[in-house]
Amino acid sequence: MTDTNDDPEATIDPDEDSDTSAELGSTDDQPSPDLDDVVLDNLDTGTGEASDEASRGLFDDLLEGEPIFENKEVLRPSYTPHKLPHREEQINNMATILVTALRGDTPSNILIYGKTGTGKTASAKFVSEELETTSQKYEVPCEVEYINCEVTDTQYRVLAQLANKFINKNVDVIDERIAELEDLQARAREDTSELDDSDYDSLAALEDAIDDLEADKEEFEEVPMTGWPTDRVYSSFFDAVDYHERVVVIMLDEIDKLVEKSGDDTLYNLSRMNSELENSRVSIMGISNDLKFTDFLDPRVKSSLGEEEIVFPPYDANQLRDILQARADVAFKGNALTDDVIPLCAAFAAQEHGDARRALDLLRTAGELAERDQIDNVEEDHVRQAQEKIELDRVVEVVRTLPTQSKIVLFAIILLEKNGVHNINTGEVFNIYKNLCAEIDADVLTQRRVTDLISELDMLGIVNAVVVSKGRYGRTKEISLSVPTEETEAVLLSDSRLGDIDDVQPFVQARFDN
Ligand SMILES: Nc1ncnc2c1ncn2[C@@H]1O[C@H](COP(=O)(O)OP(=O)(O)OP(=O)(O)O)[C@@H](O)[C@H]1O
Repeated sequence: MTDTNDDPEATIDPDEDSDTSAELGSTDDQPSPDLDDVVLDNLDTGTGEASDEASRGLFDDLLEGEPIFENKEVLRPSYTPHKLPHREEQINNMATILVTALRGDTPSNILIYGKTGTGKTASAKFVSEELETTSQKYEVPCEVEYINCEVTDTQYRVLAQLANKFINKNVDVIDERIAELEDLQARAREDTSELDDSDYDSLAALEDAIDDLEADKEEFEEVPMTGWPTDRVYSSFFDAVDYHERVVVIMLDEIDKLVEKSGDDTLYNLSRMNSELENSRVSIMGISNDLKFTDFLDPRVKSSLGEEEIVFPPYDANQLRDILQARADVAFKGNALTDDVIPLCAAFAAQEHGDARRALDLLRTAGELAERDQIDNVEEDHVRQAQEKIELDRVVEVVRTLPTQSKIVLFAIILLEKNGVHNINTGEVFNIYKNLCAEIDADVLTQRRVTDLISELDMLGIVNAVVVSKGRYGRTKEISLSVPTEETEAVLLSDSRLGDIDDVQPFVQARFDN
């Protein structure tokens, strides 16, 4: 850490100042000018430089430390890398299917599967960008539209978003065309031979063409985000896509969320479009974490959508190392990472089902922790701290979004643990739970339902509930917390209903009540 207080004068303790002035002030035989000098000097130091030092220290200390990062953005999820190590096979498969579009034919629909963080979106976006660039190079009209179905999750919204994208593109194309024709018109007015090489044999024909384009433009009405009947939205989209010849690839990321929220109507409509389109062709690229979502699809949609399937397997620790190394080379300064950092991030993330997003988060967080410590290197310990921090953030998020009833059950378990109760059983939890509900005026669920909520908390990894046999007393669950008590309690108390409880001791005493 850089110490900005090099000047010993600047660190005068204000208490010392007042002592000094009081002492001097009490000495009557001291000439007054000296006294004034001393007091004013000290006061100046206190109100001027010292406060400057204080405000400078806040940011300057942080800024003066040699930054560890060269380009932190590269580690953020929003960054799309141009190289995707260990995804060559999947990228080539996608390209082999989509190259059909560059020949003007309809590519097969593609379904991409794989667990979270396996590079599905990054690879699909990479291929799409390449496809669009190549289509421009060869002047073959081919466009890719990306929709995140977690955000756009109803048929209406998907169709409206697509319709508006194509309407805007059509309007741009029309404007460009009108500008070209008006230019020709101006030249032809000077000299009609300008029309010889054009599709128009007279100025009147040219004018009609411009009027037609203006009329087309008028017809494209933006679809509002709510309010129209769905079939009107569909036909707007249909007309907009079919306005001119092109191959369109519609990328539906998190497609399972769309099906879960609003069934398979959208996919049914999109997959049957090609039989009716006259000028254009549509192909669908669906991306999903959930391998089972096609079980819920209409068999026709299922077979049409899954014409080609590409699986993204989880990364192993070695592959994650390569991915991290490639990013770290750009993200960090020269020797900022000690040797153990990347292997450890890769090992932790490999345990988390081979998730590259998690690996990158770990590396970035470890770097930020080292930066906060103001040291020049990221060390193994920063990665361990980062792992704990990310895990805690996850717990906080899960607990914060629990339904109130689950929060009350969890609070009961926390109160028991905090009072030194081990091997907590369901009956004890239920007794405290009942009293807490009464206190905050919440409905009291049955003990059976509370047992279910405890199992859900177990599945979320918040508590650990094991069934133990008590011999002739039957079987019971022994419950313990799997998350840090203090932090979890703080999150629960930030809920306005639970936060109202002032004194929790009486509830703990109630644990043996019936
Ligand atoms: N092979 C790779 N090389 C470089 N970076 C990668 C690679 N695979 C994934 N990533 C990075 O990991 C992060 C997650 O990747 P991506 O969003 O593509 O995963 P996903 O499989 O689509 O996950 P989800 O299903 O959760 O959306 C991104 O920041 C991406 O850049």
